[in-house]
Amino acid sequence: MRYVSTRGQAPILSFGEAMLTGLARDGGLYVPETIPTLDKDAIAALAGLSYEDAAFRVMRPFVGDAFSDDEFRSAIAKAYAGFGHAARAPLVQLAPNHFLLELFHGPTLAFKDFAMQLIGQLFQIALQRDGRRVTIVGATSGDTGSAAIEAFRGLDNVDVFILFPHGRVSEVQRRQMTTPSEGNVHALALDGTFDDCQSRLKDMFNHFEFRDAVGLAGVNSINWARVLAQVVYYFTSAVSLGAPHRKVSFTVPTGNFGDIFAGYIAKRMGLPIEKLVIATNQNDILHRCLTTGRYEMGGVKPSISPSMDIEISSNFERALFEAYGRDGGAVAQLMDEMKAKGGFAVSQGAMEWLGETFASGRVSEDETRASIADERAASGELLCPHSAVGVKVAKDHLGAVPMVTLATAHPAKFPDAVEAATGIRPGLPPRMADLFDRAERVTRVPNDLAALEAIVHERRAR
Ligand SMILES: Cc1ncc(COP(=O)(O)O)c(C=O)c1O
Ligand SMILES: N[C@@H](CCOP(=O)(O)O)C(=O)O
Repeated sequence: MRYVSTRGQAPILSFGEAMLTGLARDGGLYVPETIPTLDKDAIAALAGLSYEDAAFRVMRPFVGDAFSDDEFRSAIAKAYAGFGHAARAPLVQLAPNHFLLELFHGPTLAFKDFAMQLIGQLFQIALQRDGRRVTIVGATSGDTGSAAIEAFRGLDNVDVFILFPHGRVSEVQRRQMTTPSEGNVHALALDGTFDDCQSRLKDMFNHFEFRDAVGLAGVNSINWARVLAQVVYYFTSAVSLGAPHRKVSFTVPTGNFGDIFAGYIAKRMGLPIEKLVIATNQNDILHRCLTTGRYEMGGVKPSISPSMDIEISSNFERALFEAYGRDGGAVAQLMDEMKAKGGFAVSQGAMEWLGETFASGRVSEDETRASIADERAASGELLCPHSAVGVKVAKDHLGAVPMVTLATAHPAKFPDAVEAATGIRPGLPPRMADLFDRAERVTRVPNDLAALEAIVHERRAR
């Protein structure tokens, strides 16, 4: 199994190399050269399996010889052992044709744990085998950072630096990142937006001298392994609703486009997905692009679903690569235009391609609050604001096939927004009950590449 860059100019890598490399050296993102498929019998055979067994069968074809079957099985088993629900990703019925996929039963209460717990295990195997150490730098709007810290805290061959936008994450998210006491964890509050954090991270990857000197690795969804691990729950949920004999649609609260791109991969693998619906908050660049054909930045506005306050939606590049017939040169040109002018026009052919697979909707702040309150009244389910964005858009797209909305975070990560909408303040699970009593450790940092690189150089262990 080989991986190629969306910009067509970087070395072709194996799964193991792509996982440890992160961003391709031409600035693009790695994708599989060919996408493996599962036939109807193989998909039907997933029914009744444990989440772990299904995960092995769905992901194995992408991994090649990077890990033995035993290593990969054991990594999967360890990754999900700490989840707080036996099903790992349980499906709850909201209405006759509408289901909620609860992805918040992992250690940090967001869907990021599905991939991060697994790549934590895979990194350990790969690094120990090669006798290597790496410096992970991650950008987060709140959830990726806490999941990464949880997965890598205390490991002696990894330093983990997390950049988050100062004042733009929830208090629970911030404390999840700033209270771990392990010396290899470094929480950095950046003066800027999530897009600034992600741009500086990509700048570090594109600065080869720095990248090679610190052994830079990435665990954002620029890392293919992150996307791959998220493909699994599309299969498990669709199969439990009757796939491959019945079609299913998904609505996905979307920011960096990693989660919904995993759904696209599931579709390409043979899962009968009718539509993948992109649900955005007021930062609606993806919805505007899908409806107007222009990807146009307009400035991020803070919202009550802060993890989706994103305008430079990193994985949309992977979708564009497919939409432009895997033409890396065309993608590179669009990304250059984006950098120079803050936007680009999508060609008619690419728009048609996108429209065949994706639909989209946008939810205002008031509608998000109403969605939390309405769903509580209708089904009793208490939604986090991101999941509420998804549920609202899903309701506008209900049709003949079952609709699954991804519930991407636990409501207790955003207690203020949930309480304002419902009067109910969701509580953290007992294992996190002392989160507000723990001491915080965080460094305020400027939105400046040289300053950030200096901090990483100075603090990482050698
Ligand atoms: C709670 C939550 N929901 C939705 C999203 C959007 O997911 P993606 O960036 O994969 O589109 C994020 C962050 O990315 C998130 O943290
Ligand atoms: N919402 C995310 C943003 C980063 O997403 P990633 O999937 O690319 O790591 C977050 O919570 O940090």
